[in-house]
Amino acid sequence: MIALPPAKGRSTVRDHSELGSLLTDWLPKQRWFAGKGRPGARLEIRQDVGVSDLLRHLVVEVRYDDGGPADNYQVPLVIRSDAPHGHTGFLLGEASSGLVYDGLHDPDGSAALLDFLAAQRGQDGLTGYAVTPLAELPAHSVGAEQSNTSIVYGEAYILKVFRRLWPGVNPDLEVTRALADAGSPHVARPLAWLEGRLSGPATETAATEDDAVAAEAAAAGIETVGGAPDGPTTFAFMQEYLRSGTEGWKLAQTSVRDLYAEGDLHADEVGGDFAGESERLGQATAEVHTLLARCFPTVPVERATLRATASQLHSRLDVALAGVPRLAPYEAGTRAAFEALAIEASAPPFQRVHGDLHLGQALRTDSGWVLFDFEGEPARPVPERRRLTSPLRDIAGMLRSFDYAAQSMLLERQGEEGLGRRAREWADRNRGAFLAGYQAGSGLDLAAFEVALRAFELDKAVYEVLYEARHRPTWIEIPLGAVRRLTSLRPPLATGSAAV
Ligand SMILES: Nc1ncnc2c1ncn2[C@@H]1O[C@H](COP(=O)(O)OP(=O)(O)O)[C@@H](O)[C@H]1O
Ligand SMILES: O=P(O)(O)O[C@H]1O[C@H](CO)[C@@H](O[C@H]2O[C@H](CO)[C@@H](O)[C@H](O)[C@H]2O)[C@H](O)[C@H]1O
Repeated sequence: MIALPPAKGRSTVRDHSELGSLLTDWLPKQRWFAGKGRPGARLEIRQDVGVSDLLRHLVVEVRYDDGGPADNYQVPLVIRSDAPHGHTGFLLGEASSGLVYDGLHDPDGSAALLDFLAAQRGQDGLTGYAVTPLAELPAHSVGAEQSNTSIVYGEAYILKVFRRLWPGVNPDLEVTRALADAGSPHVARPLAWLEGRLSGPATETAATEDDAVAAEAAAAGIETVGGAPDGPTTFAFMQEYLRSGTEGWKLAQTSVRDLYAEGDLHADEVGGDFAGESERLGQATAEVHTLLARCFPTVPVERATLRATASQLHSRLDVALAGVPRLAPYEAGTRAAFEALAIEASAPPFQRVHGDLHLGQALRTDSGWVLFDFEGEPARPVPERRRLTSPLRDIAGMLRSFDYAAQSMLLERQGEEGLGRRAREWADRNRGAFLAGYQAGSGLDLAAFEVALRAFELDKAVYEVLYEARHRPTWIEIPLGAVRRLTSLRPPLATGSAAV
């Protein structure tokens, strides 16, 4: 079944079964493919829009035998009758229409996308928007594939093409635009975006989830923001490329490496000490939160709010336990921390947040820290990612990231005496500096929120265990170690209750 009309002036329908077979082989191997481990994947091309003579923009729906929701992926393809000399595209295979390349790793494909945005063109429901004139610049894709595929144009623009599509405005676009319009120095300027529509059975499932999430949120007094289920969907987002930026993750790893190389010095004594940067990053995060609280609604935290949040964390744990049996020994301790959140925690007002903050989402530029990827956790439905929630979740994400930076270096140096202790020393020093910076920037006393912060840190570590099990199994010990450590701390509840 082919749901939407083919691109104009092109005989595409006849090649859909061939493209379908190529994609059936290629799609599951991609880092951003979310259906790994789900049985009986069946693929269907639901949209096929001609963006240029060479570039076809496909939306592919994948359904499974497990009765769970279908996924939609965006797959721009370049189809050539022959590959010019020196062409370096990524070949999926051959169809009767020609050689089929991944359009985002093909120079003509990336150029066609830029042109579509710059000209603010519209074609069969796909529309380009630009808030500034865009120059024609050569493209290259950003290193490794992550949750999405990014293309850099001439070190001036970076275009993130969202691979797994969720109906609605992507929070990355929505939040970054709001922060930029409000004058934040901590985001890269938005330049353009690509919008389309998702239709058909796959989005019906998502709309139902949307309703359920909204109902649960409303019951707890938590507002959801905007987002008609049949409204536009963000397909790609372009921002100013910050060429002076270095990722916090790389800087942190360099600092850890320096410490490990200095046999008898402490974290505050080595040249690569990162604590000053961690503190400034904490301050930048607080400033972003303060501005977000001005740009979007906020809601004061009552007991019912925290109870609803705790029940959401329990559900996330259920999913992780089903996927990773190794979490089972820590279930009781984790649930006890979530119960403490429900029963005795305090927390600052709920608001819009980053949603997946870690050292890999922050760039140190000449003028300070810039945060990016306000998309939230890529595996969650968009309505959930746009919900007002606790800013402590972002803090917890960054705290986890300091642990990751220290521990990931240990993976390469297993068995070296004393390094585990030094890893903790580095992580503790930088976690403390980040919290100090956040307190200075926000005026909040974070000690008052210790119980909530621990629950959110555990929730993040549980999420990471599932993430690593699916995408990077050799790293799973890092978050598992954190779950073990966080659940073995003094029970946060005076009653010591472990039940749900
Ligand atoms: N404005 C920017 N300037 C320079 N580099 C950027 C910018 N935004 C993102 N990047 C780089 O692009 C990479 C991918 O971006 P990200 O939004 O994290 O994509 P994903 O959702 O796939 O993880 C990041 O690792 C970061 O180094
Ligand atoms: O950046 P993404 O939106 O793709 O986020 C996902 O992938 C991240 C890994 O790249 C993952 O982050 C985890 O690993 C990081 C180191 O690589 C570490 O700094 C983070 O603390 C840790 O959570 C993120 O959770 C996932 O959503």
